Amino acid sequence: MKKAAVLVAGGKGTRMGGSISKQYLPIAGKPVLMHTLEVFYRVDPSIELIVVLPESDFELWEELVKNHQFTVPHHRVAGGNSRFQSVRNGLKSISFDEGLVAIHDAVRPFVKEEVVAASFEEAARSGSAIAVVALKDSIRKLTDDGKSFFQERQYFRLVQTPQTFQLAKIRKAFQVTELPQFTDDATVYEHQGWQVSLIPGNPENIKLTTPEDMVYADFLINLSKTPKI
Ligand SMILES: Nc1ccn([C@@H]2O[C@H](COP(=O)(O)OP(=O)(O)OP(=O)(O)O)[C@@H](O)[C@H]2O)c(=O)n1
Ligand SMILES: C[C@](O)(CO)[C@H](O)COP(=O)(O)O
Repeated sequence: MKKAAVLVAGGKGTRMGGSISKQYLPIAGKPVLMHTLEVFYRVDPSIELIVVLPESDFELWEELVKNHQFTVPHHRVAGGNSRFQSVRNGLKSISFDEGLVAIHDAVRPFVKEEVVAASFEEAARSGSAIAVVALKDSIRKLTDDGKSFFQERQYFRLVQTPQTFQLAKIRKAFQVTELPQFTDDATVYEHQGWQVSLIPGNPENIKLTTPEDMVYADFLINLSKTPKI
């Protein structure tokens, strides 16, 4: 079955701050987005890789590709004003109609190859695969009148990407008006009345969001280079 991956990197990284958007920040000297592309390429070099970028960053990206002699083949697509719109643009640009697509935040470079591979397998089987992890902390629900209540954490999961789907179904799901609850792709799919399948993600697959996440990213990359005893 044909496979594609849409890596969304169309955001501005306002919570990270700084003059360079987080998708281009270096980890071990290489931009975040290149690390993420390499994971998908290692899983299967035949995956059609789509990178969604702000149009105003196209030149910067070409420059980075040249300077880093980056050779992983990919197509570049212009993003939109929201993650939803960026995903929709990415989905439209895929060159085939029948197959699977993994949608992934480009700023999650620590996704494990095993998780990407498992997401394609589950989506081939059931139509969708959403990577999630269990909570480690206790959780409480807040009410509008300032109270809080215990919640049974075994009934909750933290949602990551990749979120992988049969291409025709997720393309159809994205042909709707954007709604506030569309914080990810699973919510867009569910809006059609379809159930999503969950698969185990990997805990270190964090979304690089605030400056302390870059300290953790450096730690993780150094850890991966430490020889195992
Ligand atoms: N218009 C947008 C907004 C977000 N994204 C992408 O969606 C992913 C998750 O979004 P988030 O972490 O919120 O990134 P930003 O929008 O860049 O961050 P912030 O909200 O801090 O500005 C990121 O890979 C981001 O580049 C996108 O492709 N297009
Ligand atoms: C898609 C996502 O990464 C799943 O956890 C998340 O919903 C993105 O949220 P953001 O508000 O765009 O950072």
